[in-house]
Amino acid sequence: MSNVFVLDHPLIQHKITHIRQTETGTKDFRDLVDEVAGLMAYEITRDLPLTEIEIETPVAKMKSKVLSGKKIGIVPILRAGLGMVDGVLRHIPAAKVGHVGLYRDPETLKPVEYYFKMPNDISERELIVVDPMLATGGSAADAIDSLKKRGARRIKFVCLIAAPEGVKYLQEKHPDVDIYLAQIDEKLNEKGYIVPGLGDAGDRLFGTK
Ligand SMILES: O=P(O)(O)OC[C@H]1O[C@H](OP(=O)(O)OP(=O)(O)O)[C@H](O)[C@@H]1O
Ligand SMILES: O=c1cc[nH]c(=O)[nH]1
Ligand SMILES: [Mg+2]
Repeated sequence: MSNVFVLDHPLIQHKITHIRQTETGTKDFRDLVDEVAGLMAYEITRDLPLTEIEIETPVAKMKSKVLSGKKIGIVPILRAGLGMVDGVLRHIPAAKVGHVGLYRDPETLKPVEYYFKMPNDISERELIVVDPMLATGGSAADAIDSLKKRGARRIKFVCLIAAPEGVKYLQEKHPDVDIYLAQIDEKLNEKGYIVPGLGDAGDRLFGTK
């Protein structure tokens, strides 16, 4: 069964409070999502392998550690996942970026895929799938299905806010995928929105409502 990591650092909690508030406008919403994604990157990459190299300081020679060059891919689920890409890339700038385009049909709440473009070596990369919201879990589970069908083997899923229903669904569908999130909310409402949540992440990020 996949692990669920709740990244509840005080800086993350503070910023999530502002992200949730109705009066937070598009620019601040976008900046805060970017900042939280950057802070989360620190924990998501905690298990990256290191290797030792020999270096010289002005005082002496020493052995010191550097990242061993593990290949990483960041995969935003369009649209809202785009808001988390730069924050993660800031810390792992050599990562490649693949895109999965999905929208949730407002009637059925089922995800509909409209775009898929990946680096051609995804089977060799650890993939970090990002999307601010995990509601029913349908979008995340379908995006990961598509990645696995194209050969992806190691995947982490990262979101800001999750509903308990979405966490359970994703764990059942993809028990090998660890989930990193900032907060788990109370429930879904009848329209599939997370309560209390933050509303529609894509619309708030891009000012489309
Ligand atoms: O867990 P689920 O029930 O599938 O819901 C979560 C999905 O809904 C939102 O996307 P939306 O369909 O609103 O598309 P958008 O990012 O283009 O706004 C969100 O960004 C997730 O991708
Ligand atoms: O609360 C929700 C649920 C799905 N998608 C969102 O953007 N917000
Ligand atoms: Mg949306």
